[in-house]
Amino acid sequence: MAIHTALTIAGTDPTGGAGVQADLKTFQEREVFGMSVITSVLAQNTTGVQMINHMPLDLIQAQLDSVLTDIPPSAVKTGMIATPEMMEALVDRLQAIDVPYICDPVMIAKSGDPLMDEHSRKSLRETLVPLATIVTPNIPEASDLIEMKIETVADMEKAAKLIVNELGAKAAVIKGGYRTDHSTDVLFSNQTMTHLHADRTNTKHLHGTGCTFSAAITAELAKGKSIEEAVSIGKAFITDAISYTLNLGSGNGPTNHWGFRLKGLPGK
Ligand SMILES: Nc1ncnc2c1ncn2[C@@H]1O[C@H](COP(=O)(O)OP(=O)(O)O)[C@@H](O)[C@H]1O
Ligand SMILES: Cc1ncc(COP(=O)(O)O)c(N)n1
Repeated sequence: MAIHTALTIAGTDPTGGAGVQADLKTFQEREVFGMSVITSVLAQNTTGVQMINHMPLDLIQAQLDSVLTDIPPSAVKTGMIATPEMMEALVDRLQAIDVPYICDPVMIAKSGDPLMDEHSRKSLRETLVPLATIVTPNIPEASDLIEMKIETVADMEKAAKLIVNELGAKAAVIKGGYRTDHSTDVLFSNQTMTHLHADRTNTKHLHGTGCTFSAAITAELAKGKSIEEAVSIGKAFITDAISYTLNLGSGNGPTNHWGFRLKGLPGK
């Protein structure tokens, strides 16, 4: 049996709903061997972010080298990369590995706490986004990347196109989680626009949805799936993770990473 491996480079969430912890759980659920490089350690929970400590650049690079020189990943994703220096420290290594790379441009947590400072946003456009096989911004992140207001699905389509044609990513998914009317995501890949529809779950438990979605896509790309197939499986995975809510925490709780396994069972 072929063993597929996936690497996440991201920040942490001790409550397990977002960041590296959500990515590793998702890789495991998709039967891909998960590995992680930690960029920042956060004290956060379902109510917000309490403290952030960035790892030294040489430690980030050393973690990455430990992985790359021993167990090559079949796909890589980045999440919270908080400073321009961290982005620059990753560029050479990401350029050198010839596997799919998913860039989730994490800027602000659902709680509203900033996970990246203002001047990092420009660096993200110039360093990581052009290297990406798929960029997966939510609506505010996409607005920031291409400096345009996004209100309608047509705006989401325009943004996805610009991220590919102007910023140089191979494909882009604009996630619709910030909308209140529906949860349609827009994928632009191979010069083709696809809409990914899903029922909207009325819940406040949406902590780590973006991390989980992009990790599921990464896992499928690690198995050799096409961009279109991987995004479609990722969308089904996150939809179930949201709808089979766990109701954990006193604030905005995590998703259910084993939700897709419950499909067809009583309770849905
Ligand atoms: N209430 C919801 N019901 C169903 N799907 C949702 C809901 N909220 C977000 N999603 C989906 O979750 C995924 C992550 O989107 P989003 O929450 O916008 O990302 P982020 O965590 O980066 O802000 C997308 O596929 C989005 O459509
Ligand atoms: C380390 C880390 N990375 C990413 C997010 C964003 O998660 P979300 O916006 O989906 O709550 C987070 N809260 N923490």
